[in-house]
Amino acid sequence: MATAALKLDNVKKNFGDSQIITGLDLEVLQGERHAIIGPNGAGKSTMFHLISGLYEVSSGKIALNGRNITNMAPHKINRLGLARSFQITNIFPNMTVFQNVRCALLWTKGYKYSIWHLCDRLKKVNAQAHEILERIKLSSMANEKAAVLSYADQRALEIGITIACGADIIMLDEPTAGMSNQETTQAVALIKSVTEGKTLLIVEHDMGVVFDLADRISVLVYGKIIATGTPDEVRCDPKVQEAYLGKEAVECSA
Ligand SMILES: Nc1ncnc2c1ncn2[C@@H]1O[C@H](COP(=O)(O)OP(=O)(O)OP(=O)(O)O)[C@@H](O)[C@H]1O
Repeated sequence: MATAALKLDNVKKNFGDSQIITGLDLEVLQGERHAIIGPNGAGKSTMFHLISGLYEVSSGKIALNGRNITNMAPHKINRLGLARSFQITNIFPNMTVFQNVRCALLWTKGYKYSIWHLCDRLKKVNAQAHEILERIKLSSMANEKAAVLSYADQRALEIGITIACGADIIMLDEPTAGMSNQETTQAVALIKSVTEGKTLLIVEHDMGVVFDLADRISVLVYGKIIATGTPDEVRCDPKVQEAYLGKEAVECSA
């Protein structure tokens, strides 16, 4: 069997006396789109922070493509091929859309901020930045300040920044939160296209998005995965209906 892209073994996280992640086991397969769902406060963002190295685990083990990354620094994990977005939009509002993407590319390539004045000479990087802007459909806004973009476009830019490093594993935290139905549809299409051939781990509350995007879903409740399966399996799981989805809201053939 192929090595999992991500594997969490009995991961726990305490904040003081409170245990928030209570024993997390999760396997994200190579090339799958895997969604994490669960009630507010279940620990979804905390789990993202643990995987990406922002928080240290209290105990347990996290492996990326079979390599132990437990408590490794975030930039090292990023260089090993994992990139993530945050629940709150993370862009530089006073830089242009193009500069935001180029900055992410330069960081990835290990350039120092002090050489920004030389950036215009870096033709290859500029070309790559334009390529990413095309993929996220923001080419026409390249020279606008990121602050003037609509909220949905800012989130698209953030996805562009996330994929700029060429990571194989992309983690997106609530990428469609606060969007209209139409914006959500566009965001889902964008996520599908930019994660083609990659592994996606996504936290999302919008069940339409989850069931449209995910190959498999894991349900996180009180810091533990209570079920993992295909969208149909998860939808029809009585434990999941009880803890999260609600019986009335779910149509099940099983
Ligand atoms: N740095 C921290 N210090 C103390 N408690 C924290 C910290 N970060 C998160 N928590 C607590 O951990 C719990 C889980 O929070 P988390 O944000 O991971 O949940 P979530 O499932 O992502 O919720 P939501 O769906 O609302 O975003 C919450 O009770 C939160 O208050």
